[in-house]
Parts: sequence; structure tokens; C-alpha cells
Amino acid sequence: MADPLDITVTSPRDWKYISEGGSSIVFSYVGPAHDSFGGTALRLRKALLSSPLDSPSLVIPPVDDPDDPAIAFQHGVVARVLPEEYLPRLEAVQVSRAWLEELAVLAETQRPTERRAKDTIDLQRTRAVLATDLVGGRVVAVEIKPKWGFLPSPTHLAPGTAPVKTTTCRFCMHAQVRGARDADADPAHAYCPLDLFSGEPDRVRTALCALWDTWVSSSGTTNNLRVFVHGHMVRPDATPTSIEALAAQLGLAGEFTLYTVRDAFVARVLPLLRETSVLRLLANLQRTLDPLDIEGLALLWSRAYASQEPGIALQTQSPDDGAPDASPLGAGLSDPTIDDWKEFLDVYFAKNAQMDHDHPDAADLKYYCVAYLLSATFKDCSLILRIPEDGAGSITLIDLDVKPISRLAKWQQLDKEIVEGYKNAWKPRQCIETK
Ligand SMILES: O=P(O)(O)O[C@@H]1[C@@H](OP(=O)(O)O)[C@H](OP(=O)(O)O)[C@H](O)[C@H](OP(=O)(O)O)[C@H]1OP(=O)(O)O
Ligand SMILES: Nc1ncnc2c1ncn2[C@@H]1O[C@H](COP(=O)(O)OP(=O)(O)OP(=O)(O)O)[C@@H](O)[C@H]1O
Repeated sequence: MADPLDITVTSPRDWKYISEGGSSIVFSYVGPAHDSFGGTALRLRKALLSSPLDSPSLVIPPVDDPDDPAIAFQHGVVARVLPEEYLPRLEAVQVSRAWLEELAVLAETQRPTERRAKDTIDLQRTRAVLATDLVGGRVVAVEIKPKWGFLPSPTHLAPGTAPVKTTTCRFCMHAQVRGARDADADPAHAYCPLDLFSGEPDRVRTALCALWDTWVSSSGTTNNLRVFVHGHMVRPDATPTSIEALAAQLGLAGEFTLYTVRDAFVARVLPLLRETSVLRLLANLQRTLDPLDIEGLALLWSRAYASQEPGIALQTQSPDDGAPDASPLGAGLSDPTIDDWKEFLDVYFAKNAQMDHDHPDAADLKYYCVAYLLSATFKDCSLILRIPEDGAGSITLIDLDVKPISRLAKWQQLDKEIVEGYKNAWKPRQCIETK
């Protein structure tokens, strides 16, 4: 295999901060014309400031395979379930500590205060990811993190959770419980992923307006919508001048208000979302890879372990004394290797649609755990829509990272907290799924 590109042939000053999420920070190449780096974005992993043992970067094997697993995962797994047209080009790039340190210093003042207090560029990495720069160039780039596009089947839900979980979608419950929504605002007008995924023009419009309104009221700090003009993130406030660049790019010269720009924004984004199949594909993957809900998965886990039948309980990393029924969901399971993922997908394609998910077989426990893991990737990724001044736009998916299997127990706990918190405090919002 060819050696990876060496980032240190560029200056850290050639890389402009774009944005960041919980585990990565991304820069755009703005240096002199360069065959390899022109039109690219650099995605670096972050490490927690306080407790290195909890660092998100620990998911990544540091020694034998220094490449970011996002690359092999996209090439070997994601590319088998999503068309290539929706995926950015990804390749490994070599970085050095000195180079990263310099970049970290340059970027620090541009980072959001809450993120700066928590984490920084992981200086221990020797490799990073070079990707297609999806926000650069003479375009408006709209980033949407849609989240969960389906309601769970009631089959495996407890009587105490089924009514609320089949009425209100996970995103709407979570947003309310963690106070991401204005407590006084009408939840009926808030962003609901099921509207965005519905494919119905009026509902998609409602979703886009709601995303816009939260974007403005949060001064652009919401992670469900980000807007870039010519590679610069737009930071809205209550004044129209804050979105002047966007207004100009949308053809609104002279007088404009936050509302006229919102209308022009929705008018440009809506057709792209209506024409694409990517939302339908995403929701389908999320749903079909999570047929039991985390509650059903936990039930199956307990049943498999309580059964003691040979071959039913999983081969875990510590197959000890055989009293595992109290073990937390996913305990002892290893993160799938790329070969495991390949085998998993072979089974998924061959039989997922025919399996009796209402009566899951305990022998398929590992299959269901791995499926849930993959569904989590599609529940957390984002879309970047590129809208040129004229001509057709495009849509690309980002943040299709593999999640660690150790999160299964966290997701079970989070599910409980969300549902309990929501049903005790709010009248369930009616979220409508279009299949
Ligand atoms: O659990 P959720 O739905 O809140 O999702 C987390 C996201 O929160 P969100 O709700 O989108 O604000 C969260 O997003 P932020 O860091 O809040 O922007 C991450 O994407 C997190 O994944 P990871 O730790 O980067 O692997 C996400 O965690 P996973 O659920 O993917 O483990
Ligand atoms: N290929 C790209 N081109 C341009 N910008 C990008 C690209 N990839 C990511 N970004 C920007 O960088 C941000 C952080 O990237 P990403 O979503 O991959 O990080 P993350 O830490 O995995 O996020 P999350 O916390 O949502 O899991 C994105 O929200 C987006 O604004």
C-alpha cells in the first residue's frame, strides 16, 4: 500500500477551522494550490482534557493500525449499504505532534467555549483523515443532523413505555428532557425528525423552518443545523445583518428580514431533499438495524444469558463461570473487526428482512447487538447539502463513524432516562412516522 500523504508538507496556517463535534475537529485547506490538499478537509480526533482514560479517542486502536477506523469502516461497511454518491472521499494522512500542536494553538480562539473547556486536538495521533471539503467553494453548504427517523415497533416495549415511545419520537423526547427546547414554546412547532424524513413537502418545510428557528434562537450553536457560505460558518443573531452573506448568496439583495431569508433558504433546500433518496435510505437502515428497540435487545440479552443453553450465550472476552444473567447489556462483547462487519452484512442482506423479529432467537443475540451498533451510526450522522449559485446541488453524508460496542449499556440507560423523564413531565407529542 502507498504511504499516506504527509500533512507536514503544508503549514498549519494553511488550514482554517471549520467546525467540530463531540469527537472530531475539522479544518479546510486554504493554502497555496496543491494537487493533493486542494479541496480537502482535515478531520482530527480530539482527546478529553481531564481524564485521558475516558477519551473518545480510546475507541481508536493506537498501535498496530494507526489509521482512523472511520476510513476502513466507510470503505468496508458503509459503502455496502449506501450509494457511493452520498459518501465523501476519505484517505489517511500522516500528522506529527509538533504540527498538531501548532495547529491547536492557532485554532483555539475559534473554538466554542464549551468545547474548549472539555477537549482539545489529540496530539498523540500519527494519522488523521483527509476528506472531500464539503463546505468550501462558492456555495452555500447546509449541514443537517437529522437524528432518529422512525418510531419503534411496540412488540418488545414494556407496558409502561410503549404508549409514549410509539407516540413521541426519541429526538423529541430527548430534546425536551435535556432542556434543548424552550419550555414555553409550543412543542408542535419544534423540529421533529419524522417531519424531515416524511417526504411530504409540507412536513419537510415545517421541519426546515423549525431547524432554522432553533438555529437563529441558539445563535447557530444547535448541532442539528449549520450553514456555511463560501466555507465560513454563518453565526446568526436576532439581526438580519448577521445573515447578510447568506441572504446575498440566496439572491436577496437590499431589504431582507430573518423571515424572508428563511423562506428563501427553505425554497432552496426543499427541492434537494425532495429529490434525494438519502433520507429514505437512512431511515430504512436505522429502522431495519434496530428492529427490537434497545428494550427488546436487553430482554433478549437477559433471556440468552439466563437460558444457559450451550451455544446460545455469546463468546465473550472473559468466558468465565457461567453466571452471566446479571451482566450489563453488551458486557464482554468485542468491537467487531472489519471481517466481523463483512460477515454481519452478508447475514443482514441475506436474511434480516425474513427474520421473525417479533420472536427473536437467542442464538441471534450477537447479530442483534451488532445490528444495533450499526443503526447507531446512521442515527447520528449528518448530511451536507451543497447549493451552488446556479446548477444542481449535491448531498453527502458525514460522521459515519463506528460506535464502540461498550455503548450498548449506555444507550439502554439513556433510553430509560429519556422515557422516564419525558413521560413524567410532558404530555406526549404526537410524532407521525411515514413508512
Ligand atoms: O445519544 P445522542 O442521541 O444524544 O447522540 C450523541 C450526540 O448528541 P446529540 O443528541 O446529537 O446532540 C453527540 O453530539 P454532540 O457531541 O452533542 O454534538 C455525539 O454525536 C455522540 O456521538 P459520539 O460521542 O461523537 O460518538 C452521540 O452519541 P451516540 O448516541 O451516538 O452514542
Ligand atoms: N468533509 C467535510 N467537509 C467539510 N466540513 C466537514 C466535513 N466533515 C465534517 N465537517 C464539519 O466538521 C464538523 C465535525 O465533524 P464530525 O461531525 O465528523 O465530528 P464528530 O465529532 O464526529 O461529530 P458528532 O459529535 O456529531 O459525532 C461537522 O459538524 C461539519 O461541520
